[in-house]
Amino acid sequence: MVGQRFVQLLDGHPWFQVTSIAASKSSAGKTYEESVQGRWKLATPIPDPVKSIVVQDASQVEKVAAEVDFVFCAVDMKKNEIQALEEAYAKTGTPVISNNSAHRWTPDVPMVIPEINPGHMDVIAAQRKRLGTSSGFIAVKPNCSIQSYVPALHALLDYKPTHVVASTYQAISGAGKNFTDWPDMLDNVIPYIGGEEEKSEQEPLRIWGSVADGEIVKASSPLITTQCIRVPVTDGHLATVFASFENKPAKDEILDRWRQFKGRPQELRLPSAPEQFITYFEEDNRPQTKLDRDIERGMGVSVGRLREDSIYDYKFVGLSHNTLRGAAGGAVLIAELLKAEGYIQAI
Ligand SMILES: N[C@@H](CC=O)C(=O)O
Repeated sequence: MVGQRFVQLLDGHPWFQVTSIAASKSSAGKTYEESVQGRWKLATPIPDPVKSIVVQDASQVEKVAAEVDFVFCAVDMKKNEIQALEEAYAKTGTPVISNNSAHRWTPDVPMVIPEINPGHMDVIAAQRKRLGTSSGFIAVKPNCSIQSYVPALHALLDYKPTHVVASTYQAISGAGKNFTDWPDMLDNVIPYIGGEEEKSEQEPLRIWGSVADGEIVKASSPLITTQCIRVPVTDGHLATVFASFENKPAKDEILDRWRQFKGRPQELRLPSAPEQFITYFEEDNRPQTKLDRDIERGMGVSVGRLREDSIYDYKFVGLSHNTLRGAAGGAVLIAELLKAEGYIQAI
């Protein structure tokens, strides 16, 4: 599903062009169109320019790397295999922008939400040294779920959030499925997504961490607890959030921070950057997954229902598109930032 989103988003991209596609040995040798036959899950058709690209075997690292300036990586393999594959590409001098979780905790690999922690790219120099390359490296994006609440909290970091409770209501595309693949999800809610709660609690702390001696040191606060639930929607992860602060802001201050929030992608006017990163809805019944997930071409984050709480300081609802901002779109935005900052030399 994420691979298909990459192909869709890169069709007509002003800076990047898909020249090679690589996958498992079983797909190698087929055209891309043949390889996704009966498995194309997006509403838009397969883009013409990629249909006839002959899929290569991703394990032929030198061969694939010779044809590209950098790679996007989204694969379904064991963690140690993904780590080895991504490092092998990086060692050929090829930057790797990864959607996988395998390297999210490797100390010198930046895990980036471009509006929030672009400074973490500073660790790339140390990583290159470790890998013995002057141009290759790995940069990763975080788990899709956290984009539904971390941006809204990040805008309030000055007020020092101390405790956060987030429950996520996650779309079935997050599991790479639609309702045809997963009929059990019709009229159903499943209260478990393997590994998701740990990622949702820990990854924000790495995003808010600092750079020291070429490594990311994770933040120690706020304390975050989550419950992650699969719900019967196609796309869009929604979160209900409770938060307390060391210095409790006024409601107007919060709304102001959200409206004003801009990051490097907005300053640099990157092609995939949303103009308005966080949009606040005044209506009590917004954001809604179906109505609001595509805001800013699926790259914006929607927030609503901010109000005081009887136990925590505030509660609100957040929403982001999981396969766009939360996956392929987030990775394309990282690549744009890396190119704009000179880490990727794409022609
Ligand atoms: N692990 C996530 C992937 C993001 O969309 C999920 O299962 O939803």
